[in-house]
Amino acid sequence: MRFVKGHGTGNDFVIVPDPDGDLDLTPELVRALCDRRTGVGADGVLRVVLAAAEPGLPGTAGVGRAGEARWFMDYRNADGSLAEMCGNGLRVFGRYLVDAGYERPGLIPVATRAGVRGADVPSDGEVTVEMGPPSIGPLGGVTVTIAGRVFQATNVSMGNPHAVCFADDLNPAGLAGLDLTVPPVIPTDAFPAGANVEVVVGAPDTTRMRVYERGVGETSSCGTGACAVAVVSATRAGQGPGVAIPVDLPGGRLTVLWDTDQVRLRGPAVLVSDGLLRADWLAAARAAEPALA
Ligand SMILES: N[C@H](CCC[C@H](N)C(=O)O)C(=O)O
Repeated sequence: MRFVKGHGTGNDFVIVPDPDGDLDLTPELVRALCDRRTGVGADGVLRVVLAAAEPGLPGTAGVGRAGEARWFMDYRNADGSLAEMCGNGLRVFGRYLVDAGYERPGLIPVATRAGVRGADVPSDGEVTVEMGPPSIGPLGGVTVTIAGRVFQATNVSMGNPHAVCFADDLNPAGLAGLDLTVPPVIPTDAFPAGANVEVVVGAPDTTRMRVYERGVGETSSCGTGACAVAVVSATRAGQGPGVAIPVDLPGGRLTVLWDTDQVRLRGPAVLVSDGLLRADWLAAARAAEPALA
């Protein structure tokens, strides 16, 4: 089985071409692919499948935005769980579609579990993706504990759930020193399906963040997380739509454009390598015991 390895500011993915939807991408296979020692290694998997092979997706078949999305980005977290959207993944997905010759450079509608999102893919250079409108809860409205430290976080949906924690007393060194090896404690009533947790320092023009991703752990970058952080940072500063916010993450810089209709995210999208999974490895991966629930 062919795969392509790609990343966006260090948030890395195994891209699995499956246009006709023939592949049974089980949670066990996803975990095996993402294992950084015994598999390919990644934060997640992007299965590339024609939307027609995945009926019932929101925003396709003429429903939702004008025109159909030909492709579905089937994103999976490293632990095998599903997520509604993936911003870094969508940039890499769009870059792959153009590189593989499936699509020409330009604005490419892509179906996701959160609805259709556009990927504006130039022939080379940074990719800009449509992230949809943010849903921002009351500032500081939820309590999150990270390594024993309590934060009043803000609940933001970018199609997937986020808890944005501002650490106003920390400088960048203090942010780097925060222990994110332990899963943050989040309120299940506010986040029944879990949440991606971002810790942030700085004002809108100097925003730095780290992220503990649902279903993954700490990653070098999170596109939906950067968007959630940017809109909370701007809101805290009394700003609203019409701003561009640079967000620095351990893996690099993303630019969040908070427009009146939705948020857009601009950043790099790198294809690293092409590979071939051996049949014996695949068979063993499929036979792996399901992880304890
Ligand atoms: N890294 C992704 C986020 C994946 C979100 C996933 N961890 C979830 O469960 O929501 C991004 O660039 O947006």
